[in-house]
Amino acid sequence: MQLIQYPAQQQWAALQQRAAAQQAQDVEQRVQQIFEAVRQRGDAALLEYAQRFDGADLASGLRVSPEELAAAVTQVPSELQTAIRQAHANIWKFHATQREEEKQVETMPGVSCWRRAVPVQRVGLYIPGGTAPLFSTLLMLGVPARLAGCPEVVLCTPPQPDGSVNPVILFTAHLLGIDTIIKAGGAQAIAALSGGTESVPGVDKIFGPGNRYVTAAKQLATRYGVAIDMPAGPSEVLVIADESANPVFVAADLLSQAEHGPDSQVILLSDSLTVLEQTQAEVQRQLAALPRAAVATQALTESRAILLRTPEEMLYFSNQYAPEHLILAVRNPEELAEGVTSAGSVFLGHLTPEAAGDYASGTNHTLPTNGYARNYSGVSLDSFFKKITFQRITAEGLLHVGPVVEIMAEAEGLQAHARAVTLRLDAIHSASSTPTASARPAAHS
Ligand SMILES: NC(=O)c1ccc[n+]([C@@H]2O[C@H](COP(=O)([O-])OP(=O)(O)OC[C@H]3O[C@@H](n4cnc5c(N)ncnc54)[C@H](O)[C@@H]3O)[C@@H](O)[C@H]2O)c1
Ligand SMILES: N[C@H](CO)Cc1c[nH]c[nH+]1
Ligand SMILES: [Zn+2]
Repeated sequence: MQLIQYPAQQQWAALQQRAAAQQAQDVEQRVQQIFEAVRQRGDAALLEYAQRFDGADLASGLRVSPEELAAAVTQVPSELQTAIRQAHANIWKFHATQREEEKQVETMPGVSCWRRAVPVQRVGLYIPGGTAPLFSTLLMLGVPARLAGCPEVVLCTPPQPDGSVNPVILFTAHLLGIDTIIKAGGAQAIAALSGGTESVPGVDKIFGPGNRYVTAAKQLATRYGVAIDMPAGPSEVLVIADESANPVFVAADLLSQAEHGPDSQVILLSDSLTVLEQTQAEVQRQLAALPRAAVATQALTESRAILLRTPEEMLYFSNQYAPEHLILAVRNPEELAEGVTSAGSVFLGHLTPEAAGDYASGTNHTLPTNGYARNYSGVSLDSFFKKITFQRITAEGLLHVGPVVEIMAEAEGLQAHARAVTLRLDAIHSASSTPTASARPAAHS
């Protein structure tokens, strides 16, 4: 982790670069090839990629069978089952508050408009499994999908080398009532979800984080008419620490994201050189004891500890970087939080580890990375809905809004639009001036 002291503003853009950006073109080409293969050869291509990238022989098929699901559920220790149920409850509680009531408004007398949230009908959930089986991600996607009432939910996750799916992922799927589970990972899983294959149903929207192949594939999927939640790639955290921060806690938070993958990135900003130096030393000390030390060490090569002058300067840097996670390890975090304009999720104070949000506090951990927090939100209940607008206009309403439409349509040179109103207004006027008006219901609402 490089230490940089008081960098000039012209240097900031370079310091805010993500490591993953450098290999983007190579990844895109590879993903394009995988997409073409899956779209042309369906299951056969998925089986080949499972062999090549996951070392798995899926001769018994791409789908998890009911027997496999039932057997896996019994393999999860009861302590872990209890923890998953508690996390499920907290995530459910937080996401349930995001439900919106349908509101109807009369914009003019007789002109009623309303909006209804309708669940996306077929959703695909990608659960990473390359180096760690992220069953917590299944909670983050499955809970809002269930709360929204999406009728069809398809889960894709990479197979283990023995051709099975991690039992904890299967237990979590069972808890959520998801039974369409496909043994496919990486770009090939996203390609399959975007067009369907013999074994994989195509979906309308794909959710979930993943490595750079998965993220690039999701972006490619949008060209095939499939929506995505957002680009949620390699994990990141930015910590703003003042002299009140505990270097031991800060180091642990940095490592908790560095251990996700070699292309994860962690940034530490402080106005205290002592905090930076002590945290760096602590990172090295804690790193030595981590089973994923090699992964974290690689992530740390593209990570930075930066000395800046003031809290305002640190906040400005952070908003420009737009981190996936932002930790405010400062004396008055609420005050600083007011100024946050770009971040996926924010963690306030010395006792709020980012890991709490990763697993169990209730917020969603599927968040925009790579600077996309500037323009995307993380996954929420809303992500699983489409908002459809409705309206109904009465005769009174058309008398009010009709002339507005006519004049605007004419000004745009769109006579047919104007006529759609004028013909009805004529009917209303002639109905109201004819004694037999009741014989012509079409003229009324
Ligand atoms: N942003 C978020 O919200 C969020 C949440 C959780 C995890 N993550 C990130 O998800 C990622 C998980 O990555 P992972 O690798 O462990 O699992 P993954 O499931 O995303 O990827 C594994 C798959 O990648 C494919 N792959 C691997 N090497 C390849 C190659 N050379 N060419 C083509 N395809 C290849 C394989 O098909 C494999 O099945 C991490 O980067 C982590 O930081 C992000
Ligand atoms: N930190 C990840 C999101 O970037 C989510 C996660 C899952 N498990 C542990 N962490
Ligand atoms: Zn994490």
